[in-house]
Amino acid sequence: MRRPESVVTPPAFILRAPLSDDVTVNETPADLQIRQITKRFSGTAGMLDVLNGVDLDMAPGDAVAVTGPSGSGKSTLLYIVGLLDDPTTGTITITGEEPLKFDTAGQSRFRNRQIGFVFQDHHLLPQLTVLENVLIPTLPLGGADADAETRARQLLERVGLQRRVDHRPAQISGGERQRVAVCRALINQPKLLLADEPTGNLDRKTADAVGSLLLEIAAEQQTMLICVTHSLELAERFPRHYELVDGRLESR
Ligand SMILES: Nc1ncnc2c1ncn2[C@@H]1O[C@H](COP(=O)(O)OP(=O)(O)OP(=O)(O)O)[C@@H](O)[C@H]1O
Repeated sequence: MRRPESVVTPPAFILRAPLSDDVTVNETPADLQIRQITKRFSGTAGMLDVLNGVDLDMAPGDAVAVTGPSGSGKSTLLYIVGLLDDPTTGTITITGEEPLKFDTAGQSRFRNRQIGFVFQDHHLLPQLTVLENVLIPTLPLGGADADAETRARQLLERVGLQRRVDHRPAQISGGERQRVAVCRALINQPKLLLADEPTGNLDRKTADAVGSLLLEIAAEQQTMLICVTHSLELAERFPRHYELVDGRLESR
């Protein structure tokens, strides 16, 4: 589904977050409670109820895959959980806070600190190096300081890209670009990592590798991972797999 560029492109929404020197280290135990989320779109053809009461609980380190037919509402759910779209009704509690009650600036700050995104299209900025791309989400938190750069280099080493830090996105492969996108999503040590078709553009072997990387890093960092995918193969590798059926999550 197409979203307005200003909404879907990570650097744009990341940079919307107000500058702040109040850089918090994420020390609160992470958890997520989604309660009775509904989403109704209205259009020329009338009302469309896409989500009809989604419930989900996650603890630190949990990894959940969500599958479902095209148009079943997977991206809609992910965007709502990522505070990029509002639900029609329902509540979301992340690390004890209810960000849907925050104003736009508060939501941006919360999103930037607590939520990482990986998209099907990596959304790396072509004019920046790999290292600079990974550092983009740190800018609204006061800039890419030495600690952030060290963390970025460690993450890039973790995904096997230590020799690619000075390359531009066009100079690396599709799988490598997606690994950079994973590092960028993790640079602020988010409690929640949201992945929308993260392997959709990759060949099978590369998709396997990126899927493994997401699962391993989420487990290592105790990040909650929600991954929307059409790939049953990927979904079945997740400890928990749900299908969106009639706007609700059913366990698979
Ligand atoms: N802004 C909108 N206005 C009206 N309808 C919308 C809007 N956004 C999404 N929809 C509709 O909501 C339904 C769910 O869309 P969504 O993109 O969440 O599905 P999906 O499961 O992610 O699909 P796909 O697998 O094809 O990406 C679709 O029928 C879509 O047309």
